[in-house]
Amino acid sequence: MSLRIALLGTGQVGRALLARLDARTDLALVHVANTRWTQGAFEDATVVIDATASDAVAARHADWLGRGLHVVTANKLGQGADLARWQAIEAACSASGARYGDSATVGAGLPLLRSLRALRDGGDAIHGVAGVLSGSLAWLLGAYDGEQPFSALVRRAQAAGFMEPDPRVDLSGEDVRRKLLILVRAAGIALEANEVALEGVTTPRLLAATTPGDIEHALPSLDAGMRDRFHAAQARNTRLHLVARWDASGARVGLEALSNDDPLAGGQGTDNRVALHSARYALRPLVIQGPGAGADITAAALLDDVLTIRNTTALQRSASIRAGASEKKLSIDCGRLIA
Ligand SMILES: NC(=O)C1=CN([C@@H]2O[C@H](COP(=O)(O)OP(=O)(O)OC[C@H]3O[C@@H](n4cnc5c(N)ncnc54)[C@H](OP(=O)(O)O)[C@@H]3O)[C@@H](O)[C@H]2O)C=CC1
Ligand SMILES: N[C@@H](CC=O)C(=O)O
Repeated sequence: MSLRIALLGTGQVGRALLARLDARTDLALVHVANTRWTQGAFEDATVVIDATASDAVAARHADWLGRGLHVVTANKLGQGADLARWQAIEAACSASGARYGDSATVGAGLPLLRSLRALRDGGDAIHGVAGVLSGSLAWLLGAYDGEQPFSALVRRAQAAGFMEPDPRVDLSGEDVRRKLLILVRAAGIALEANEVALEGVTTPRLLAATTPGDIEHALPSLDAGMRDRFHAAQARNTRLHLVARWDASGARVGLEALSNDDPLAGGQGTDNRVALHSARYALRPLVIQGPGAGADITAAALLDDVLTIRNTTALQRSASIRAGASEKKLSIDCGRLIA
């Protein structure tokens, strides 16, 4: 049976997903909405795709899952906000059997959450996560040379589709805090959002801005401070990186001056680079690196999750039909095994 999709959000990611869905005849799009218009009937959907950055939409994830709707999301505010919301999502999936596709929320689909969960499923214990988790900040700090205004680069990153609808979510490190929370919680740790110390790239003027126009005008207030920090790092033969860390000593997100041979400094462009420390990878961490922002790779990750849900639910259906048909034989086999 083909999944019936409701897509919320037709911005950079939503549009890239629509282009991919256009090419597929095996998936039915039954509802599309943004803040300005709605098409089709949400009630007809069997899977909701959240391509918004809306807290109000993320607050509905657990409810939809509880009603048996699958949810696939690029929006990090489901699992990367309050602990209670993450717990409600977990509980709703267990109760209803509905699936939550979150590959796009960290690393824009890089196999990060998947690898971490595979380690846990195999009995490994995750001890630490460290990495560059912001595609936009990786790009900005990699391209910045201390000469051109940092704010001009921010505008280029916005135009390229790397940044959040409100660029302060990236610049402040909040986007990375959400990703770190998603990773650490997937590792089985009930980390509260306020347990992550945060130090990003902001100014009081930028933080005080209330409209998109004010934010745009306040961006140059970043320039002098960033120039000073860049040159201070350069004088020590290092470069600035926005780094997230969680380990036994706590969780933090902040600008760090790393030398070029630092294991976390190896990426290019929008690359995310994440080291997973575990019982199995105690001596040297498992490192995963690759592009971590961009509308098209994010849309690809959303589609991957939809197809995984379709394939696994189809498999479960056919397994339960087979189990029903051969119930007697299975119980005899089990009896033999136990004996
Ligand atoms: N860009 C990237 O590289 C990545 C983005 N993401 C995540 O993807 C999500 C979308 O990002 P992006 O496409 O760049 O953002 P955009 O701002 O381009 O698009 C957001 C869309 O959401 C819509 N929207 C907002 N609130 C609602 C609502 N309540 N109901 C329905 N639609 C709503 C907006 O409507 P309207 O058009 O009317 O304003 C808009 O179409 C974000 O959560 C982001 O964190 C994740 C990984 C990578
Ligand atoms: N704004 C985000 C996009 C992906 O999540 C980033 O810069 O990494």
